[in-house]
Formats: sequence, structure tokens, C-alpha cells
Amino acid sequence: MNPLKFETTRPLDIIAIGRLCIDLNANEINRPMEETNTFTKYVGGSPANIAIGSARLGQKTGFIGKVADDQMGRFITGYLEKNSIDTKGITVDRTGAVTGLAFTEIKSPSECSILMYRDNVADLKLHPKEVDEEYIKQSKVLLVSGTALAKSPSREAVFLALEYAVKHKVTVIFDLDYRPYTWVDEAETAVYYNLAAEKCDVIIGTREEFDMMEKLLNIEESDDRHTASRWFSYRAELVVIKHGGSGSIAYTKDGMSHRSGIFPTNVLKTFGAGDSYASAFIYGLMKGKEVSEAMKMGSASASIVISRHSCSDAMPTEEELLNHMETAYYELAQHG
Ligand SMILES: Nc1ncnc2c1ncn2[C@@H]1O[C@H](COP(=O)(O)OP(=O)(O)O)[C@@H](O)[C@H]1O
Ligand SMILES: O=C(O)C[C@@H](O)[C@H](O)C(=O)COP(=O)(O)O
Repeated sequence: MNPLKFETTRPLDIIAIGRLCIDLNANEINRPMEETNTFTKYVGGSPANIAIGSARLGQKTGFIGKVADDQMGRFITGYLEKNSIDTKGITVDRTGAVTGLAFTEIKSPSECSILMYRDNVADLKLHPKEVDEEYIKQSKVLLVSGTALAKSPSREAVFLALEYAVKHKVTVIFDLDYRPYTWVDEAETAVYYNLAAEKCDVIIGTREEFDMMEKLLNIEESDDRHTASRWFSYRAELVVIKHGGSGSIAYTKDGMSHRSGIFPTNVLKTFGAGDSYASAFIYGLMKGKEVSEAMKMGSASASIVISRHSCSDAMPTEEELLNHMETAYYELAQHG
């Protein structure tokens, strides 16, 4: 069962809003970053990765964001255009802001970490006046990534985009994407995450991200079903809780739950799992697939991306995704 009804006559399938950054993934793997010398540069930033994943799957994709007025900013917009992503919603910062950098460390397949340089980044300077209502109303879906709530004016830009989306019946999907290094205070984080989530139709996050949101409310011993049910009293139709190598579980407003397993793979690095999962999951939902099938598509995409060096560059095409689902072993993991 798929509870979502998309406005099918819109020229764009999905617009993502949030950060456009650079991933610098260590080439020397299985060692700490102190011992690495070279990195490969990719476009990064969770919403950028999801947008690239969506475009790779053939979806008409747009973006609302801000890039630095430098080579990195031009590299990012050029890469998005090469991937047929509409960039008219992207503005260039003129204040000397820089591009966020995510240095990734691959100590082992299961020990990966990300060192983020986020001072004076252009993406958090996106201003409400740069959010175009006429642009948003052209899309079936608005994808909001939580890190864009970390600082003004990006925070207000996101809330304005949410208002426009609700006004024009654009389905809002909230990928929590909690990055502690971008926030200064847990309470502030939880307040803004909860306020944004109230306006969303679909919420996707890990157990830890939902715990962060609930801690502020002194919700003791929450579980996945309790977490999901909280959001059905607002706009949510679907809540997905991801559990890493144990798969994911989704709840719909009708009280049903849907479990998904994983496609075991040779894991090179674990980051990129969430963004690839989100892009293919959303794609499945928009193709009218059952929730569990859309989750399986998300798992398949994640399985492909975590076996490769990059996140954005590794996003599969529709053909690669469907082929993987037909040929790879699928394991219905148990969790929770
Ligand atoms: N080790 C793994 N092997 C195969 N699939 C995985 C693995 N880790 C994660 N996945 C898939 O990626 C999805 C998202 O991963 P998760 O780590 O929960 O999200 P995030 O990257 O946002 O923290 C999981 O629900 C699962 O489908
Ligand atoms: O989101 C960032 O700024 C870093 C990403 O580009 C990076 O690829 C990553 O951490 C992916 O996140 P995940 O998919 O949630 O693991």
C-alpha cells in the first residue's frame, strides 16, 4: 500500500533544498586520516546526493541552494547540470562564503567517519527571498534536508519553502540528515527539527536522529512505532526509521508497518547509505510502488553506493538499480 498521492501534472518530480558541498574521500583506505595523503573530490551534501540519485533514476529534478563564488561552486553547478538537474533555483553567494567540505576517513568498512569543515559556508546563507514560490509549485515533491535548518537565513528559507509546498500541495519529504558538527545546541536542533517535521508528509531518519528529536520532550524509552505515531497527528502519512545493516521499518497512518531487509554487499564505506536509500525509496514511491517495494529499492541503491568510493558519483541508474534487485541476494534482516 502506498499512502501518497502526488500531483502528477507538475513539470518537475522533485526539488531538493539545502547544502551543496564537496566530498573529499580518502584514497588510502583502511587507515586513519592522519595517514592519508590524497583524496578524490566529488559533489556532496546530503540533499545534493539525493538530487543526483533522483536524476540518475530518470526523475526531473531541481534544486534550491546557494554555492560559493569560486571554482568549487562552479564545479558543483556544472556537475548538477551534467546530471540533468535544473539549477535555476541555485544562487551564487557574493559575500566571500566558502564551500562546505566533508573529508571522509575509511579506517575499515565499518569504521568510517566524516570531518566536516562548515565555517562560513555558502549553503547556510540561502535567504528566504531566494526561495521562489513559482518554482516550488512546479514540483510534485520538495525534499528537505535537516542540516539546512542549522543556521539563519537558511533556516528561514527552508520554513518559507515548507509554507509554499503546503500551500501548493507539494508532497514534503524530510530527510533528517542530522550532522551534530553543524549545530551549536541540542535543544535548538530538536526545536527546529520538530517544527519542520510537523509540516512534512514523509519523514525519514535513523533511530538516533529520532532520539535526538524526542530527547527534548523527555520521551522515555521510545520505540519505532511510538516515534512514527507521534507524527501522524500532524501531516505525516509515512515515517521511515533506518537501522543500518539491519534494514529499515516504515509505518503508515493506517497503523500498518513495513519491514525491509538489505542487499548484503562488499562494503567499502558506510556513508552514502542514507542518501542513496532516500533517492531510490522516493523514486519507488513516486512510481506508485508499495511501501515495502520502495524500501527494497532504497536498500538496493544503498547496497550499490556503499560498495563504491563515492556517494554522488556512485548513485545508480534505473537500469543498474533494477538489475541489482533482480540479481543480488536480498536478506530480510530482523531488527527492533
Ligand atoms: N552494511 C550494510 N549492508 C547493506 N545495506 C546497508 C548496510 N548499511 C546500511 N544499509 C542500507 O542502507 C540503509 C540506510 O543506512 P543507514 O546507515 O541506516 O542510514 P544513514 O546512512 O542515513 O545513517 C539501510 O536501511 C539499509 O537498507
Ligand atoms: O552530507 C554531507 O555533507 C556529506 C555527504 O556528502 C557524504 O557523502 C555523506 O556523509 C553521506 O551521508 P549518508 O548518506 O547519510 O551516509
